[in-house]
Amino acid sequence: MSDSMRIAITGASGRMGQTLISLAAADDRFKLTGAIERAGHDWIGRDVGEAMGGAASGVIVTDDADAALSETDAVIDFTAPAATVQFADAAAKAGIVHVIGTTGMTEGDIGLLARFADRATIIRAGNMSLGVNLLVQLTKRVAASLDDDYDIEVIEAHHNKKVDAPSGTALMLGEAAAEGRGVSLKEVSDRGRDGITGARKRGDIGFTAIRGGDIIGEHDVMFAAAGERIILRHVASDRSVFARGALKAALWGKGRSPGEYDMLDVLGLAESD
Ligand SMILES: NC(=O)C1=CN([C@@H]2O[C@H](COP(=O)(O)OP(=O)(O)OC[C@H]3O[C@@H](n4cnc5c(N)ncnc54)[C@H](OP(=O)(O)O)[C@@H]3O)[C@@H](O)[C@H]2O)C=CC1
Ligand SMILES: O=C(O)C1=N[C@H](C(=O)O)C[C@H](O)C1
Repeated sequence: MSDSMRIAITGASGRMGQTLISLAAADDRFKLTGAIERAGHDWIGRDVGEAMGGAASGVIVTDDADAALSETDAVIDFTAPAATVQFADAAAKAGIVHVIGTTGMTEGDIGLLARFADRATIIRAGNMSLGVNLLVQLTKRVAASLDDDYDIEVIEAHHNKKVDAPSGTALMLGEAAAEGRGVSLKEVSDRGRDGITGARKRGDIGFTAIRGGDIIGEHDVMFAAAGERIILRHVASDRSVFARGALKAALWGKGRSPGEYDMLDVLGLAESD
């Protein structure tokens, strides 16, 4: 279709990269125009469809992000923090939509992204699924309704290849809980308990990370008090929930002013909506 949105995918060979390419190829609202991998990757120079074990797509995998992004409307980026900052620079030069799913970004990385938001439409979230973004809102609401008698714990489980912890989603949920309580997560976050830790500090928000097998992504927010527990849970059983959210974000971003947005904006769940 002539009015389909041109998209490029970074980290094309990755778990999310391949999921995105498969979904976009089957959706005529999109035209895949770029597949980007790191320099030296053995997919460089190959047709991305064939590299994935399927039919030729006509898109050759490249490590030249500047060239690939100059011929596209949006780039969808699920890679690694340092790579994402570089792609943000390229997206700003091209003045396009940059959908960022990469997690594990430091405050410094996020600060760098802000520098590109005057020229690129940046949509970033630690989880692009509708379910998790609803859970974020629910978490905030429950946290606002309960006092410190309810200890808040965020428990997440992921596959054994995941490199960052807590997950981006767990941090979103922790932020939502802190916001609901009217506190700063930085001041109450309790991570990595080990040894004689002492009793739990009232008001802390704790994080636990499980890593194993092929778990796609599971998150619980537990509110534990004397005599009862409330547990809000999301289970992803297919990566397509993240990829569909990212594709939706790309469409939402088309024609929108440069700036920084998140999935709550895309889904119309932001507080001001
Ligand atoms: N926001 C969300 O909804 C979701 C976020 N994620 C996040 O997305 C990220 C990727 O996850 P996943 O797909 O599972 O990870 P993978 O390791 O499977 O894929 C990452 C891909 O990025 C590539 N890459 C790394 N650096 C560069 C670079 N400089 N240039 C081009 N490509 C690069 C990797 O190549 P190589 O193998 O050569 O290193 C790899 O192909 C993680 O941060 C994860 O937490 C995942 C799912 C959902
Ligand atoms: O690395 C993953 O796989 C996932 N990462 C995201 C996160 O860090 O929260 C989202 C999802 O849970 C899968």
